[in-house]
Amino acid sequence: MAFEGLSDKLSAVFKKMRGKGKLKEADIKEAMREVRMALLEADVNYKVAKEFVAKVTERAVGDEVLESLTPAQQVIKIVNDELTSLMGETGARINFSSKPPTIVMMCGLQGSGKTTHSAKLALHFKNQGKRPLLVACDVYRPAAIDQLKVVGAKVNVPVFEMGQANPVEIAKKAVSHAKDYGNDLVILDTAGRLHIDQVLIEELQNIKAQVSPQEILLVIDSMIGQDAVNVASSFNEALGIDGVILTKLDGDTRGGAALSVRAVTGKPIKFVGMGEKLEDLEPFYPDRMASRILGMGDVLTLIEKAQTELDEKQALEMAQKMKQNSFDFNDMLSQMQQLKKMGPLSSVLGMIPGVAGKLKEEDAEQGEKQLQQVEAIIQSMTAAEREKPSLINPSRKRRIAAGSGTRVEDVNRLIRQHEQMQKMFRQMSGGSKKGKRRKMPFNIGGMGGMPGMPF
Ligand SMILES: Nc1nc2c(ncn2[C@@H]2O[C@H](COP(=O)(O)OP(=O)(O)OP(=O)(O)O)[C@@H](O)[C@H]2O)c(=O)[nH]1
Repeated sequence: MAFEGLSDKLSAVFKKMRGKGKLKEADIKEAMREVRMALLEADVNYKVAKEFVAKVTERAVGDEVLESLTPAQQVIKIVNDELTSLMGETGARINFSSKPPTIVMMCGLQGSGKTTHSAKLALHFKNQGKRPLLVACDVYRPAAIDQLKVVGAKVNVPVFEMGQANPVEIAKKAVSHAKDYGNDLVILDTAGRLHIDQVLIEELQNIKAQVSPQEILLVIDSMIGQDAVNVASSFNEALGIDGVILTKLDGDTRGGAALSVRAVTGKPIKFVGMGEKLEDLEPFYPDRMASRILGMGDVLTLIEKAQTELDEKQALEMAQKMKQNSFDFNDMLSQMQQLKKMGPLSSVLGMIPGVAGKLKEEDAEQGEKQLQQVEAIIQSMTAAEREKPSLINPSRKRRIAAGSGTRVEDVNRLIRQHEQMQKMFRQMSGGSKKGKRRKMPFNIGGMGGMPGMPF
């Protein structure tokens, strides 16, 4: 997960501070030196790190903090505030034109994720009732047009292309096509290069001059570390970008780009890419990101994800089944499939306060493997067995284990877990005698069951 190293280091600094109780100015200065090192190691631009630490120190050495009963908490709050303000305070969004279509021009280096994110944006806005049109302006790499068509088909959004024609002409024709066909959002997927070069920049400037996009979004791969800032500055100087989409934040990037881009270019991050799937796009909220970096979770994003990705009707049916104690293996499978829709387990769990920061990549991977194993076991059961687990006798268990590539012990464990769940649902609907809130019986990557989620 992005920011893992930074989060770990910051929490170590804060732990040390908390352990001291009362703080002196020297303690804060020492802590801030460590914060600065942590930021630099996370690839934050050195000037940004220096200014950040200076601001936090200035606010933290005041009597108000030092004399307070919880000085360490106050310092953490200041770090949180300053991290948020570094990334731009409020979430910046796309400016929609009052005269449709709104034109969004995507630009960026090769492989940064432009094509994928053109489709992710199209899906995001289609889900909000827009009628997007994707436009293939990357004519130099023939496969790029096909790639856009493939992702366009996946999100069910039309793709406008004219083969290897002049990209400026393509953009112009696409806009008039959009007007004719009622597309209110035009997303131009432009060509990338390995490095910024004059030919590329001129082509983008020409497209800009001819179709006047409302939004020029720069797509930056967060894995390129320190270079992100140079790329952003160069594109901004040449084109005047309106915002940034930071991609691959789900990987093990150190995350410095997220913290430096806005400070150096003055242009906000508008979206972040959190995975290869076309649903894995999140609007960027500086405050929520700061909270994630400080290991305090991001409950708001989790709730929003649940609202958009989970099927409400299915959830209600499931609740009913739990109440009636008829929660079978089919229901368990469908719950797992819903959970998977919310994204990689590591990013979902990382948003839960308390889990965030403590979650290790290995735990999430192990959890992911367990989910796959459970899925394979259920899929190897017959319809009758899924509905009536009591049918599963030893010879059936052997067959299921062989079919799912697991061991009989694994099948036994799953059956036991299902029984425990049944028992728990019974207690919940009848009311547990002790009235205690119980943990769920599933154990993801050794983290214990999570309240409210059956897995
Ligand atoms: N893990 C992860 N992978 C991503 C993300 N966004 C894109 N990718 C992957 O990155 C690779 C490059 O993405 P593309 O969309 O082809 O990049 P591009 O900028 O259009 O590349 P060119 O067309 O060569 O300029 C693909 O394999 C994507 O699946 C993301 O947010 N997370």
